[in-house]
Amino acid sequence: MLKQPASKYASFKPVHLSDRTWPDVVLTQAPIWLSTDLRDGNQALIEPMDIERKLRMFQMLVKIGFKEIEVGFPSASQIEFDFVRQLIDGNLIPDDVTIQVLMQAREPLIRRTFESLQGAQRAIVHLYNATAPVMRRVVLGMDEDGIVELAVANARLFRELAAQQPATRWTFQYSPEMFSGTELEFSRRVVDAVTEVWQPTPQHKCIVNLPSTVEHSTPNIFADMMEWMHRHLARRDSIVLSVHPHNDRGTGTAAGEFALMAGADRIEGCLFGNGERTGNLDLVNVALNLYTQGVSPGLDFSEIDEIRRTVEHCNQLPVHPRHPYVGDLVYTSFSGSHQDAIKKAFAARREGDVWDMPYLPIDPKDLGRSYEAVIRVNSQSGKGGIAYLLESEFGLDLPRRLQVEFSHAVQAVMDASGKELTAHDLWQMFEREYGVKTIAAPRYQVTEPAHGAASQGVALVADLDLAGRPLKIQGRGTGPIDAFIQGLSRATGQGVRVLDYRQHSVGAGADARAVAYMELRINEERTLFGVGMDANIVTASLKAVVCGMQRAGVLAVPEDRENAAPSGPARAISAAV
Ligand SMILES: CC(=O)SCCNC(=O)CCNC(=O)[C@H](O)C(C)(C)COP(=O)(O)OP(=O)(O)OC[C@H]1O[C@@H](n2cnc3c(N)ncnc32)[C@H](O)[C@@H]1OP(=O)(O)O
Ligand SMILES: CC(C)C(=O)C(=O)O
Ligand SMILES: [Mg+2]
Repeated sequence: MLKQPASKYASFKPVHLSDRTWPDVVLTQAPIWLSTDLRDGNQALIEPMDIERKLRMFQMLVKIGFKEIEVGFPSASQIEFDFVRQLIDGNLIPDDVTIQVLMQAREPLIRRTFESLQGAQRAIVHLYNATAPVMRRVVLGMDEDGIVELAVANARLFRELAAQQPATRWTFQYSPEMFSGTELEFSRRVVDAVTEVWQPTPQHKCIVNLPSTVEHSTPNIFADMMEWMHRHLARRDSIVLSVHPHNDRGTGTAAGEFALMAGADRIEGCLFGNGERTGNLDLVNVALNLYTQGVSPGLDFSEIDEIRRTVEHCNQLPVHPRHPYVGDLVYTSFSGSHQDAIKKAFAARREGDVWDMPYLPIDPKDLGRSYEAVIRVNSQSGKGGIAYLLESEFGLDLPRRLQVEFSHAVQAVMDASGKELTAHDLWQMFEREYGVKTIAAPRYQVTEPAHGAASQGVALVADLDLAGRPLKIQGRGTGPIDAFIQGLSRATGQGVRVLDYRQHSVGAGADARAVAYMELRINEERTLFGVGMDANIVTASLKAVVCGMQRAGVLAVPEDRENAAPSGPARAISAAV
């Protein structure tokens, strides 16, 4: 039993902003993206990245299309410092990419950071100090005035040190750390004090970054806070307003999206939501959410699995199989009704249609994923998924009633084993169930009616091989199939009527084969399907008739098929020729 929390935890306070506008905003363009994988992500790893890993991550971020990349905390360690030097000295920063580095509002750290950036063409230097009451009280031991003085003094130091390296184009960034837990009036006071020192202009803006260092509230409250700052900050036209959500309540993405609706121009986060504790905002999630609304994020995730592999290598942490857009299972449906809907929607979809697929918010192909994994079959699956796999992997377009029939056989196996079945497993079951490999092709001869005697139909003579037992049949009918059925009925004494007949080809060129599906009514008692496959369409159809009769138990079954049959009607067949 959970303890009662009322006396231990305080609820977050709503923002009084009755004229809020953000709920009506529709995002129609991508924000400025800042990846902090190499800083906030890196500082949260069990084993921080070495230089090789950092470089690999950096190059991948560039390839994805990030134009602003926080590459580290150069004053924290030699590796961090050396990495920045390597990027600059090795000329590894493309002309359209700006690196960013972070430091606390502490003079030695700031000096060391500027030192690390010597020779950079451009850099965003990112200053932070905590502003929330708990941090003021417990960590820094300062009142509000003290915090403002700390921020202002170090903002001045920024100007001074930047002026000493005039060849670099500097952008200053300030974060009131734990903005999410800070009184709004106080956040504004600190930020305004810092921008007053920096004197940004619309031509040369500074960045004000508002972090939910720890996610404290529902995302709507965070959005209100953001809109309040957006409206109240001084020098707003000279500020790039940035947001830096974390995910402690599991709503980092929502908070980030709402913050963009509430006025933020820029968003900081990590790929797949790596970062301190429950992670930073997941940039891929936000970018692809925009993509699915028809807005280009300006980031390229068309090979998302390769990106994931690199991220997993660098972070040495796995990405969850259900992670949005990238997890192994996110384009997979196990449940029958979902599979059925997806199968129908794929069939209905035409090239050029707007993407409107049930259970698939994005086309997996856009991310370099395939449809193969869209549907997987387990005990929660129905005919739709089974048919989808047989069609997509083996080219079989099963008639609907055959789908139902075969799904019962599959279900019986699944109930017994409880395991997932692959497309290959299903194909093997289908082969066994319908004797696709084992039913011998009848040898037959067709004689066309003599001229002027069309009403007699064609005559057919055929030899069947039923598990080593020969059966000769002779029949006459409107065509070879009809004649075969007449002859077989007579030879076996069994009534056979064709209710439905479909055929199509599988494969192409020399490998092309015909598949025939026959829905048969046997002795006016039982309705079932027979299936035949052969290079010749007539032979395939005759095999389908034999198959149906064998499955109904009114024709001998080859031994090996009887042994192999997993379940269903084929098991119960008794030889009856
Ligand atoms: C929310 C975030 O993600 S912020 C980014 C956090 N990232 C990191 O911390 C990773 C990199 N940092 C580090 O490796 C280390 O903190 C270092 C090397 C930079 C500094 O190490 P140390 O000097 O040993 O300081 P340490 O981090 O242990 O302690 C923090 C000190 O800085 C003070 N401090 C903490 N935050 C701030 C701040 N924003 N501004 C000014 N002072 C601060 C603390 O009060 C404490 O001071 P005290 O020693 O007088 O009590
Ligand atoms: C330093 C800041 C931006 C940070 O990472 C946070 O507050 O989460
Ligand atoms: Mg952070």
